[in-house]
Amino acid sequence: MDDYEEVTDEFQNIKIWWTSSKNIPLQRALFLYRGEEEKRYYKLTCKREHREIVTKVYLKHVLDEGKAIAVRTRQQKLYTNNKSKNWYGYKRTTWSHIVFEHPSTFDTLAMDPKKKKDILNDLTTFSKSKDYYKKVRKSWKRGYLLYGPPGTGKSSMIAAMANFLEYDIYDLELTSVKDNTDLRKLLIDTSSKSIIVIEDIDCSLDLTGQRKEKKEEGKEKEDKEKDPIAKKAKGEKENKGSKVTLSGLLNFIDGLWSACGSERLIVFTTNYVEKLDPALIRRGRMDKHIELSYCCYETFKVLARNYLDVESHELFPTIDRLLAETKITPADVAENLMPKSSEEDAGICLNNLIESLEKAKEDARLKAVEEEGKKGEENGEKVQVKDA
Ligand SMILES: Nc1ncnc2c1ncn2[C@@H]1O[C@H](COP(=O)(O)OP(=O)(O)OP(=O)(O)O)[C@@H](O)[C@H]1O
Repeated sequence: MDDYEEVTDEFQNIKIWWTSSKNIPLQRALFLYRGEEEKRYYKLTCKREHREIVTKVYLKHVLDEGKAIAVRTRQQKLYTNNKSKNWYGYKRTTWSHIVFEHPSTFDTLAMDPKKKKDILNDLTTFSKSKDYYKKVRKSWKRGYLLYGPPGTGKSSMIAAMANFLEYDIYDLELTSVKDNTDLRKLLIDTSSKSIIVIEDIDCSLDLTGQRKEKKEEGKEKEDKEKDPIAKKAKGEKENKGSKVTLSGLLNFIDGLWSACGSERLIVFTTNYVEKLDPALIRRGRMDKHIELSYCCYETFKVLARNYLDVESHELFPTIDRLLAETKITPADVAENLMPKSSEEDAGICLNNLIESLEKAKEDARLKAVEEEGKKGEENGEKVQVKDA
């Protein structure tokens, strides 16, 4: 209803009138200041003799219908956290959201069918295990670690998970969170039936080895300074002034506060699983570790079906052989399979893929030769130094 609108309803032959209105605080009226105190309300009018039935039966009916409509028309949401410093003022929201409409599903996700089935079973079991979690006295949540090279489908899998379970997604950008206290506030403001995602956890903050850092000395520390990932994480941490620590994040995942709310998945993604602190990803925190990897023949067949509507083709055996000989990401395969004009049919697209695979194979061969050469040179130098 719009402000000050009037609507008439009928219930069991009784007429009821609704009017919507609002209270504008005096301060706002005077200074045109958008305070948050504005309160909307609805006024209900009926005949005195109907008062009993309206308060006892009709209002309950309205609330039940409202809930049913909310369930029927529920839209999934994609939330992102606002910067901590913007939580004040009249808006005061920790999360902003848009409607989540990602097309990825487990049908379109290209991966080993056995692995896919296993994940689907895991998700289904989780979503139906309210009583089980209660029985074993654990909070109803589950952690997933998705790891693998860029373009192997980690984000696509998160979207497929959300679509499968009809959960909302909270995409948590750690570098925008001031400190551990604000991290906790964000957690409290998430709802049930949701997936909390921290993408590229290795780059989010310097969470990759704070425990080890104390022990680190001399050469090891120097190596870390040269490491582009550690350097990037350090740079981002310094630039953005976030004071979130590894222990703060561990508490976020399974400290006391994490038990508020229920039916939540926590998903981390990373391209460099080996860089993460083992405490962050141990079972119990990240219960399921899923590797998304380069394209194999099974993965390719799903992509060919999605992008070209073909289940088999005379070029498939060549592609099968080349996929076994070289590494290519599903994102690159998808790009090759996508027709670039109306003239490009399945044969042309598959040939494009074959060309890319052959090029990738040749590039890998040249790189290996180059590296072999470098190694040889280094050994040679060492020998010379020794000789000198
Ligand atoms: N396994 C896959 N199945 C289907 N499509 C895929 C898969 N992997 C990649 N793609 C395609 O490639 C694009 C990029 O994939 P996605 O963003 O999911 O990869 P990612 O692993 O999250 O990459 P990054 O680590 O760079 O974030 C997607 O939009 C999708 O079209």
